[in-house]
Amino acid sequence: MSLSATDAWSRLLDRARTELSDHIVETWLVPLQAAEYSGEELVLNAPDQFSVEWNERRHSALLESYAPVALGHPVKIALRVQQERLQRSQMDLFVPQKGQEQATLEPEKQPNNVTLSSLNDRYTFDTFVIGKSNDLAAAAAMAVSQAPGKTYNPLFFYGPTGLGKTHLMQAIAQEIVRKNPQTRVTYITTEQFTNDVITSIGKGAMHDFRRRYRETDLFLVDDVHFIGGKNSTQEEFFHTFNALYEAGRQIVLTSDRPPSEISKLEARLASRFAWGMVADIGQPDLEHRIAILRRKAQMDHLEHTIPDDVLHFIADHVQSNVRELEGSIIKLLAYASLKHRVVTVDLAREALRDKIRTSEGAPMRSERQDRMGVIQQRVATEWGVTVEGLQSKTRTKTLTIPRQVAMYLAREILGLQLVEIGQAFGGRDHSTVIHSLERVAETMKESAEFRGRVERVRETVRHSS
Ligand SMILES: Nc1ncnc2c1ncn2[C@@H]1O[C@H](COP(=O)(O)OP(=O)(O)OP(=O)(O)O)[C@@H](O)[C@H]1O
Repeated sequence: MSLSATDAWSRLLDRARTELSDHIVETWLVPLQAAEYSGEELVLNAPDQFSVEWNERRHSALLESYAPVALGHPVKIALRVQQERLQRSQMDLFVPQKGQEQATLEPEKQPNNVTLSSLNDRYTFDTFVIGKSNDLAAAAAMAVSQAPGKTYNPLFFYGPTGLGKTHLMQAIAQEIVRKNPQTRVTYITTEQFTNDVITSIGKGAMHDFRRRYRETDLFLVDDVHFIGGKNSTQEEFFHTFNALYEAGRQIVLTSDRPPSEISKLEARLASRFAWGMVADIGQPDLEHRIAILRRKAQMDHLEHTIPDDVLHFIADHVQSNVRELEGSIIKLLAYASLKHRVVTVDLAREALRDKIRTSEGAPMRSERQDRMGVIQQRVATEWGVTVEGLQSKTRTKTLTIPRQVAMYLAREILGLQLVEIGQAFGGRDHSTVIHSLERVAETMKESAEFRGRVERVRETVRHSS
C-alpha cells in the first residue's frame, strides 16, 4: 500500500467533484482533512461534531462507494473531530436527537414488504406546517391517514420542487403505521420502480415483481411525472395500480404537475391518477415561511441559537421553496460554527450572501449565471433567435416573446429577483419584467401550443442541471 492518506482522500474528493454539486463538495467535503490511511480505512478529521454526524449520514456511504474505482479496492471511511476543535459548537444543536435520524420502517421488518427506500421519520403531520398554499393537500392527507383506501384513492399531490409533497406522503405512512404497525408500506420513487421493471424483465422475473408489488397495503410513489414516455413501466404500473385499487389498498402519488399535464402518459393512467383527489401544493407566503422556520428551529432546539429577527430575515430573502429555507439554516449554523460567531442578522447576511437577492442587484452567483445562460440558450433555440438578440434592447415581436419566456423561466427555475432578471436582459426595469411574466402566464393559459413550448424548454433546462 503506497498511497498516503492525503493522496487517497484527494482521489475520493476528485470523484466526489464529478458526482456532487460544487456547493456540497465545498461546504461539506473540502473542510475534511485526511488523517490516517491503512489501506482498509481512511480516517478523516472534521472541523466539528456537526460535520462528523452530517457527513456520516449523508456522505460516508457515498465516499465508500467511490473507493473501488478511485482506490482500486473497498475502503471504509471513519470521521472524527479534529482534536484541537473538540470544543462544543452551536452546530451540535442541529443534529437530530437520537432515534430521530433514520427510517422507522425497516424493510426487513415488514413482511412481504417491497419498500426500496426508507421513510424519513421527521416527515410527520406533527412537523408539517399548514398554510394557505398546502391546506387542501394536508387535509386530504389527514383524511387518507384516518381511512386508508376509503376516502381519496388515489391521492395525487402535485407542485414545484421542495414544497413538501414527499413529506406529506410519508406523513400518511407514518400515521397509518403508528395506528396499525402491521401495515405493509411500499415507498418508491418512479425511477426505482422503472429500474425494477427493467431488471425484472431482464431476469425473466416479472411474476415475482408483480407478486411483490401487489402484496402491499399502502403504495406511495414519488415523482410519477418521470413515468412519461416509458411504455413498459406504464404498462406494469397500470396493472399494479388496478390490482391494488381493486383490492381497496391506498395509493398516494406525487408529481411536479397535474396528471393531465404529464407528457406521454397513457390516457388510461392519466384518468386513473385523477380518480381520487388531486391536490396542489404551492409556494408558502411570508408568514407561512416564518412559521415553517420557527417550527424547524423548535424541533432542533434552536430557538435560543437563532433569534426571531434572523428567522424573519431568512424567510424574507429565501423565497423559492422550503428545502432552500432548511438549507439556509444549515448553512448559517455551519458558518457560525466555523467562524465561532453568534447568529445575528449580519452574520446571516454574510453566510447566505449567495442565497440572498438584494434589491441593489448584487452580481449573480456564477452557478446561477450559468443556468441563466442555459435558459437563454434553450429559449433561443426553441424560438429560432439568438441569445444576443434576447439580451439586446431590440423590441421586435420575434424577440419580445422569447425574451419574455426566458424571463419567466429565469424567475420560475432560478427564483431570481425582478431586478436581476432585468439586468440579464439588456438592463430592463422591474416593471417591464413584471409585465413580461404576466404576459407569459396569460398566454400559457390561453394557448396550449404556447404552453407546450414553454414546458418543453423548462424540461430541457431542468434536465441540464
Ligand atoms: N409545510 C411544511 N412544513 C414543514 N416542513 C416542510 C413543509 N414543506 C416542506 N417542508 C420540508 O421541506 C423539505 C422538502 O420537502 P419535500 O422533500 O417533501 O419536497 P417535495 O415537494 O417532495 O420536493 P421534490 O419535488 O423535489 O421531491 C423537507 O425537508 C420537508 O420536511
